[in-house]
Amino acid sequence: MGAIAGEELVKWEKMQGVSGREENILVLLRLRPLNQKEITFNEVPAWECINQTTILYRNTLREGSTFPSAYTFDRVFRGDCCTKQVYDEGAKEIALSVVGGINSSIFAYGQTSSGKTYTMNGITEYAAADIFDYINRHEERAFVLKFSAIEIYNEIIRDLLSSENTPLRLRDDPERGPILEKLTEETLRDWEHLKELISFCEAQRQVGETYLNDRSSRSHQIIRLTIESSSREFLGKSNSATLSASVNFVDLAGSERASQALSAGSRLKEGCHINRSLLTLSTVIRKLSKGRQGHINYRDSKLTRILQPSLGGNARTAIICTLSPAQSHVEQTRNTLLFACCAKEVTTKAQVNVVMSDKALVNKLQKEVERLESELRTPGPPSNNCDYASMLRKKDHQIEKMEKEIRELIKERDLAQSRVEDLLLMVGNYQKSGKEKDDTWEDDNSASESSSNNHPGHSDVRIRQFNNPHYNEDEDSESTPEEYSEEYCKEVQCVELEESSRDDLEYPVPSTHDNGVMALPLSEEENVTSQEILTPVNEEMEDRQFPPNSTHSVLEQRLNDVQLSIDSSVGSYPDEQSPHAMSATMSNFRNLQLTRSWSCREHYMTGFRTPPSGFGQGFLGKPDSFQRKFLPLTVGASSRLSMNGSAYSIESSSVDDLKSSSMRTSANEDITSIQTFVAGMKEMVKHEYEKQLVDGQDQHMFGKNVRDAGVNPMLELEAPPVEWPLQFKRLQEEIFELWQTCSVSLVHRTYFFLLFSGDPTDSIYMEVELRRLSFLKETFLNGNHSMEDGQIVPLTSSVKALRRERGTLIKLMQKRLSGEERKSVFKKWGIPLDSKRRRMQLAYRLWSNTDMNHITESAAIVAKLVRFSEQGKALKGMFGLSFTPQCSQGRSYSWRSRRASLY
Ligand SMILES: Nc1ncnc2c1ncn2[C@@H]1O[C@H](COP(=O)(O)OP(=O)(O)OP(=O)(O)O)[C@@H](O)[C@H]1O
Repeated sequence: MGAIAGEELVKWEKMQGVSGREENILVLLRLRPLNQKEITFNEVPAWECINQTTILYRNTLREGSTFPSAYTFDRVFRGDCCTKQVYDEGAKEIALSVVGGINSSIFAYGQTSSGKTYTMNGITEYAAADIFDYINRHEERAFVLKFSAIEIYNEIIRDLLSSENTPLRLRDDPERGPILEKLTEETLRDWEHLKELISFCEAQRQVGETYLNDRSSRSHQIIRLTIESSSREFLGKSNSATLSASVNFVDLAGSERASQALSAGSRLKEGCHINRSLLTLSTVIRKLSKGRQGHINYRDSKLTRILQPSLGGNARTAIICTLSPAQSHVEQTRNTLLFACCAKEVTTKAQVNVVMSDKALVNKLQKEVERLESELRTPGPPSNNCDYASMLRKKDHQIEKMEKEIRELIKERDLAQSRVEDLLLMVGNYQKSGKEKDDTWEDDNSASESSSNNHPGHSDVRIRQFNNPHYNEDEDSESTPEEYSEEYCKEVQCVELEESSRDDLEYPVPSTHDNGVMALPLSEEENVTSQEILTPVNEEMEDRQFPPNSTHSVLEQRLNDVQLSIDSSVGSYPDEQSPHAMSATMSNFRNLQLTRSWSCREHYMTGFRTPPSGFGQGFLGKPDSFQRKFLPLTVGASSRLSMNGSAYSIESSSVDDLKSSSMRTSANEDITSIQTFVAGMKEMVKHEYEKQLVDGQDQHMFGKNVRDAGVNPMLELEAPPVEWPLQFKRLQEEIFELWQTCSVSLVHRTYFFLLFSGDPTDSIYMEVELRRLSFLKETFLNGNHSMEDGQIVPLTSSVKALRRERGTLIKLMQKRLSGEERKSVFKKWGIPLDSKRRRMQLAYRLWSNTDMNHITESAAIVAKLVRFSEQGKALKGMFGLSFTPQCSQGRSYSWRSRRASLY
């Protein structure tokens, strides 16, 4: 046992100076001599220690190896160096740090049979001997030396001082690091006691025979000596302190190649565990060698967990890498050298571990309490308080801001959620309505009905059709994919708009568009009455403040107001304010946005305060593909006709303006109610009249000028011209042709046909309709499109709208005609009762040519379906009330005279 000389002791005590200082792991290399087996195989040493720090690979030139030939470490030991030298010149300094209260660890790392156990046994003994010697020579201090030993075998931690085979539990203590629960710790009495315990552990340790080592350690062994020391002088006093530190002697199991160690069975399994944990150790060392950034995988093995403080923590560490010099182990030796190279880059930061006595601790804490109390009694400078106050305010402000953000985010989330739910609901409804639609096409033929219902995957077909615009199904070719997508879009649109306008909408109005077409709902038609369909858009816009049941009185009031405006403008001309005043009358209409779809159930339930969109309105918040299908519609047809750059306005009377106006009122896929259209025409007439005035025509010339313009003067009390019947017939025929050409709504045609039946006072409307349609046709011919708010509107949109309207009529046939009535109509129209889709056949025959009888029959059916009979008269009455000369008694050339009976 080595003794510590007086000088050395001073040196160890000085070592406390390393406390808190970062230092590299000490890396030592020990080359063992060739063993008997290697000599037998005529191996020659492949490595040579050329000086105290460098080891050289001898065969570099011969092999042409790309590996480095020389490696430098803190100290290298030749094969003929004894363990004592390795200890004294290498590990001792680190090992004996423990007496100064500094944790330390000595590792032996190397391949199997390289001499780890051989080395560590010696190192442990020498260090322990020195510790004992140190204790003996420092009688002024009271020492407690404890011994514990564990092994990690197949990733199980065993207490080597316990004969029980119970695995030890490892837990992490935030202050003390990894703790082994119930670990036996023997307080060493003397050197003999230590030797006894070491022998016991040796006997306990897992050792097995392999090809490379007769006594191969199959586990990692850690022997720990813990030293606590206190000055005897201060023992039991309040200022006493204890130094406490441990030194670990770690004899790792050797890395081995199964092929070389010829291990099998349990040896092989042990070898796997050994290699795995050594791999983790080398990974940890490699990562630590590159700095402490990132995650260090200490927890990947029990070994690295336990040794964590020794690997880059509060400990001084020395690693002795043992090597076999044999050429046959060169690869393993290189691996060990690589490990050693990494290890020498790893740093640790050891500290002197002082444990205070209870009394000292109480004293220290008491002093701390006193200090804090005095701080409280004497508040700091006011600036500090201010800082705290402003800091608190800042924090409060931050918290408020964050709370607000959270509230907004919650709102957004809820909104998004509700939209998703609505969309899901709509998709469900769509699928349902798609099914209903199928029924609609099929249900007037019992044979086809059953076949339709039994059609396998029928609703799936619809969905496919919806998703694929090119999909075409023979039987349902009439119901085009666009219809489905448009239906769907409308549904989406409804939900979208409900959110923004639910509170504003009270009364239901039909969907309208400037095309002189009235939109019919494609669904929920059972809830639609003619009254609802015919409710004028303008009325709707102005009726916000009136209850729904006062529609007529409000309308009358409004018409009177308009009339007064006209009278006033006539009477006050050339007052330049007049047109503007009139514009103001209509400005309410202009500013309104049509934002609603007819297909929305909500529309019928709650109604609208703003006009609905019909089939072609702005589509807010939806994809472009959807928006393209729905053109923006600012206001009902009447206001467009009268307000939007109209040819009939005082300011613009050129042909271009007329075209512009006409374009705006044509070819849109939106559908206009007859009221809207009529109201629009009234406005047109009114402006036409004003135009004449602006053109400087004399009041006396008024009647002539207006007639020249083809518009019957509203205020003229003259009788209609004698040639009126002929003129009426001519206008009528032209209008029929143009309706057909321009794909005008069937409902519009029906209303117009039935309302303007040849009365001389109808001439104004006939002229206006003719002019409107003429321009529409001209626009179509020029480019197959018209303009809407500066956007191109393709004619196909009118065709689509017409197709949708026919679809609605098909549904209404089912709802509003009895079975007998339907049969009668089918017979009359030559539709075989045993044919499929009879209602569809009928719908597509209606208004399909310009023959007067055909038109009369068609109008009769459509009128029946949309319940025109009551409403039409009322409208006509209202219309006449405002604009037709009260004394006009001209002859009537009624179209209705030729109106055929339905049945
Ligand atoms: N420096 C040395 N001088 C003389 N003999 C040595 C030296 N190193 C090791 N030996 C001998 O080599 C053999 C293997 O040594 P040891 O058991 O220590 O290797 P090991 O690395 O611990 O192997 P394992 O990993 O298999 O346990 C032993 O018989 C040992 O006495």
